[in-house]
Amino acid sequence: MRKEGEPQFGPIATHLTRPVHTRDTYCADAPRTAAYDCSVPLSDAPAIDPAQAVTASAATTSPADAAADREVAVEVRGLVKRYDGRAVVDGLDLVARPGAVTAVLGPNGAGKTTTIECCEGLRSPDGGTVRVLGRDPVADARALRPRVGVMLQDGGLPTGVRALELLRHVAAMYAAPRSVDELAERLGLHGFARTTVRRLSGGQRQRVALAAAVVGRPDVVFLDEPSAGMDPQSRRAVWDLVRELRADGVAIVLTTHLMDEAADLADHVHIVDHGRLIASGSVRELTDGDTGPGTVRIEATPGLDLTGLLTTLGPNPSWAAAEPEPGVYTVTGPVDAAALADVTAWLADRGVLARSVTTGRRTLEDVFLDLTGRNLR
Ligand SMILES: Nc1ncnc2c1ncn2[C@@H]1O[C@H](COP(=O)(O)OP(=O)(O)OP(=O)(O)O)[C@@H](O)[C@H]1O
Repeated sequence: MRKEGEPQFGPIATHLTRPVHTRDTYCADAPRTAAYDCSVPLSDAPAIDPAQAVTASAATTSPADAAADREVAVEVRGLVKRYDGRAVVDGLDLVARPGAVTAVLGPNGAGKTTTIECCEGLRSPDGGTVRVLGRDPVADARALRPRVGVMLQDGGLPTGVRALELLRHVAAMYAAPRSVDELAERLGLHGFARTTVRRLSGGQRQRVALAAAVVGRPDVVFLDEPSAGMDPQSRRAVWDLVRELRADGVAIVLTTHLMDEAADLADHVHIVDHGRLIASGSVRELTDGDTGPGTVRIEATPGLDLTGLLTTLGPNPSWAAAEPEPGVYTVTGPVDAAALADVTAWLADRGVLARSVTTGRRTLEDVFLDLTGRNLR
């Protein structure tokens, strides 16, 4: 069994009965980026016998397991992971269901990737339990391989292999893979099909890594910052693919720093900080809060003194006003027509012509910043 800190074989290599080989020799580096072995050119690698390829149905799934899978695809209870005696994941709970997108949000260093890696079987927990499709991701790694797709934060791809060649090789590990050409078309891989991974841009690499994660028709997919560094067109293609996977009943667990991505895609959001779950719910549940406060958002000249505004709005203690970035103000509380009129009158009294005044619910980003603070980590 792999020991912590040793080079490890990640998502694609874990699907193989032998290592992935590439045309160019390359070596596994740090554990986080080491997903592949590196010793033999791809052209020298023996062909894969389709009879030995893996499928979801090939994994031994009892009727009881199948029933459990339908309800909960990923269940993390009281997860603890320590590095050098420091708990970077500290009693974390997390659940992900089939046919749903579960987003894990949190500031840098909150423990998201570590949690996901424990679910992927790449890290051994120091405490708590992790179950993926009812199984232990470390002890039952072999049974889970055909059913779990993984996209590491940095892609984790071997750098010497050509993009489409890699995808075809991964697809060949499965008895019933998705069409490589269709997937390549959807994610726009054909334009750089013959380029080696090391020469791909960050966004292109991400797209190849995503394709490799889903080509085997997994039941559960872990996507660590799937659209990081992607242009808007690629991001939309990724989002469409994620929605399609969800419609097909796949459980998708993703981490992201893009609040609009989480708000658009996620059925359920877990917000993590200091290795703990601090909030959980649908986007609507999280943004409505208990009292369903509204927000007035104002764009105007920076540096307005907001203390007078709260006095204008009256004695209700739930009013709050802030300037989260220069010239952008948020006023949260029980917004109604009279309150909005008070806000615009307050601006007029100061001779301020706002560029925009809009009302709405709190955004997921508002909630995230309220819960995790505004200081840099
Ligand atoms: N192998 C390791 N050895 C020691 N510390 C580690 C190791 N891996 C992660 N850490 C530490 O654990 C903490 C959590 O890291 P993790 O990557 O899980 O956070 P994250 O929430 O995914 O952050 P980000 O949003 O920046 O990706 C960080 O403080 C990190 O430095």
